[in-house]
Amino acid sequence: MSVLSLPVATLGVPRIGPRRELKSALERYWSGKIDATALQEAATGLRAASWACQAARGVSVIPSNDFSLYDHVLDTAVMVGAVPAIYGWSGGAVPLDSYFAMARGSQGAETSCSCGHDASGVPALEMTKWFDTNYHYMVPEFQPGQSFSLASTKPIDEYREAAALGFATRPVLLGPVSFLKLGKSHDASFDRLTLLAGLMPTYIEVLRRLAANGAEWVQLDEPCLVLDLSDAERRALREAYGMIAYALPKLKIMLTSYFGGLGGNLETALALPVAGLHLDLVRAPEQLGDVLAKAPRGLVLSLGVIDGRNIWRADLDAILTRLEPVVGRRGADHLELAPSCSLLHVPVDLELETDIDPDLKRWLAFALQKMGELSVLGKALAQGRGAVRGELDDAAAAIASRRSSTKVHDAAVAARTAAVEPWMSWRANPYPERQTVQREALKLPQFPTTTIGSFPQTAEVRKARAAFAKGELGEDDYNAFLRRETEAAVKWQEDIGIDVLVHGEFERNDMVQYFGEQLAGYAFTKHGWVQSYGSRYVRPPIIFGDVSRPAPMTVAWSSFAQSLTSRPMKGMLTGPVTMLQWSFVRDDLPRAEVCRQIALALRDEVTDLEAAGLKVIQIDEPALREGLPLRRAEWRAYLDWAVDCFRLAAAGVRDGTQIHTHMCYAEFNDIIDSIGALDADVISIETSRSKMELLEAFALYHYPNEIGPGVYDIHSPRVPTTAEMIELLTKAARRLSPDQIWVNPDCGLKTRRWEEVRPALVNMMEAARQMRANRAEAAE
Ligand SMILES: CN1c2c(nc(N)[nH]c2=O)NC[C@@H]1CNc1ccc(C(=O)N[C@@H](CCC(=O)N[C@@H](CCC(=O)N[C@@H](CCC(=O)O)C(=O)O)C(=O)O)C(=O)O)cc1
Ligand SMILES: N[C@@H](CCS)C(=O)O
Ligand SMILES: [Zn+2]
Repeated sequence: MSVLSLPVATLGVPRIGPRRELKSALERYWSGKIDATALQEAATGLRAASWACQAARGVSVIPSNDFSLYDHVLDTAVMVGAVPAIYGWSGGAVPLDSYFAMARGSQGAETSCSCGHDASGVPALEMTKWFDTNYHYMVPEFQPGQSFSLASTKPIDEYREAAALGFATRPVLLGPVSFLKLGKSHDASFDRLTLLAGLMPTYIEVLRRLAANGAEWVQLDEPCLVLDLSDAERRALREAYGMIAYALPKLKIMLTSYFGGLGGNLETALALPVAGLHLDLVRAPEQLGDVLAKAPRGLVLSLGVIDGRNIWRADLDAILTRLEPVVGRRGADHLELAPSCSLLHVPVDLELETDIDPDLKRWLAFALQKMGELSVLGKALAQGRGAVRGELDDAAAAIASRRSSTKVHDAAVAARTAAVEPWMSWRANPYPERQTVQREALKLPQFPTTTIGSFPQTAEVRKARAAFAKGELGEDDYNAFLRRETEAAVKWQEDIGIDVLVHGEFERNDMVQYFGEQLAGYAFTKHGWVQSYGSRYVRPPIIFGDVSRPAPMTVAWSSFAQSLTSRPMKGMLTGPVTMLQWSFVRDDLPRAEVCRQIALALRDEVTDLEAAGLKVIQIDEPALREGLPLRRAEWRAYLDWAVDCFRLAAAGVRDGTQIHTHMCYAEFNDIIDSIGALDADVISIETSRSKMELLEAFALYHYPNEIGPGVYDIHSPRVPTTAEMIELLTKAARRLSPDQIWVNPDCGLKTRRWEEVRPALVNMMEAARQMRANRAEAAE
């Protein structure tokens, strides 16, 4: 019997809804405007719409349990009852508010203890980056002897919910080995894999119930398969999947790897007793040959050929040319088509973009369009290209037009990057000489104080910007509003005595999008939201062509802010690596080359800020670490070009201009030499949650320049006390020279409210004053 299409899977789709419906439902629930039933109804509606939409777009292997109210790793922790004691769960189903307390913390009384959480409130679980994406997951906590039990039937409930609507889905679970590996334990020496044997019965119970309800296949995500795994980790994979196969011999497991190739883990993956294996053939196309040669005959291969991490329309003809021989060799009944990874990381629907340049729009594919591409490929591989001739011709014409478009290529940019010379990445003099000049120019006290850039993006600020975007507020009125906000922020900083001021970033929608909107070669969307964490989303700009800076981007706001004060004002820029990492990047040029173009555009901005009188300029690079390749062997090459691009952006200034950089969400131990090589005069980092542990790397490295270790955890609504901040600064002063230390929060304050920021920064100023007084006393 001839088939009409190869099976087409999505592996997972965006949860947020085409119009951010999940965000509004969550925020309304958190603010008490709707109850839990209404929140769950909104979620049910989103799931139903998503299943129907996938079916309509030709997806035949539809996932369930890919939806999450907040985060799928948190869902997994709750599913197996990995709920730390502070959340007060004592068995049974984990209540919704405990789930949200794990996600966001819960607000307690005003009084607080020195251990970092409110008297009756609880802190959130730690949050960290999901592999090399801009998605953040909640870090599960594990401890020796921990036991697990079924504490949420979400996967089964959602499977049944879909079935009731007529969709026979393939449920998705985060695999047990990746789950343990992604977690943390307070005792760093504890081997979390020792918990595997205790964890597996709960996983097996979930799988058993899914099977009992009719699931034929289950997708188990083991993204750890693309990392450098130890022998013990490979053994854990064998044990886990051996136990599943033994307990449920009839249940078919689709084991998914994504974000890279299996590399040295290929043999392990192929030896596991699973019915299917998903391969990321976008990041690692070269692995296909090896897999085809070694895979057992009956193994279903899921071919991840459509890019789940980027928004470019695929070259369908080229993919077919690669896949047709594979179908011939392996047979259509043992193949599936899929995106390289879940579609969680791309926006929902390109059709909502009505204002985007029509040429560019033709080159793009968001989640829904990618489903369409997979469906065309599925038909072409089953019935021949002729069955989808029109769609293939259209795709080919779009690819050809992108390749030859004058919008993409700018000879002046190419010439400028080609002319970059090594000396351009070097400041005129080494740091000790610059430090002398800067100290003379800035005359800052010991333990100088500053903040990271943004002040609260209040509802009023967002409303004004939305009204301006809709044309309901004129440009003059919008600018007058922003000037008033900036003036108030500058005046308040002066009042509380901050040494190096910021303008507050009120004019910015997002630290990347704001610059993307002003750079040539970049495009931006209206509805292209992607989940960053929980209910916080970003609209990554699209780098489609050679990048250049048609006009200064921040000089007007920074000079205006500087004109309001005699204290130094920090110019505030997003660095080249972060601009690259948090954008959708063109795939027709090496990333290093695109980054160099951005660095040159920023270099002009830096020197313009200097010429406009800004003596301190911060170039944020929070995504520098996130950009690290997942395999260690590739780190060096990345770090070399990433560091060089930062230096290229920064090094055009005179010795007396102080360059700051800022990084949050980062461990530094294994990249400290590269952090040092950035040669920023001052670096501010996130250290408050780790109680200054992250400073250890700087101390061991004898980091020579100045450092602002964060003393205020900006992810929490809690106001830190002066005493706590002094404790942190005292710890820092033991590890570093007190002359090196700046006093600042962990990160920008855009997500906080003024009611929290004001007292917190007043306390921070008092902490700095006391540190100075203690030093003066000690010197006497
Ligand atoms: C530092 N972080 C960032 C990351 N990535 C970025 N690209 N940017 C970052 O800052 N990655 C790591 C972390 C992740 N952290 C965050 C923190 C906060 C957010 C966040 O707050 N996102 C906002 C959206 C921000 C934005 O683009 N705002 C726009 C549009 C605002 C909006 O929705 N307007 C409404 C109307 C509002 C009204 O009428 O009141 C509308 O358009 O409908 C703006 O301010 O103009 C979020 O809401 O999720 C993200 C990542
Ligand atoms: N300057 C930015 C950095 C965030 S990582 C801010 O303050 O929001
Ligand atoms: Zn930050």
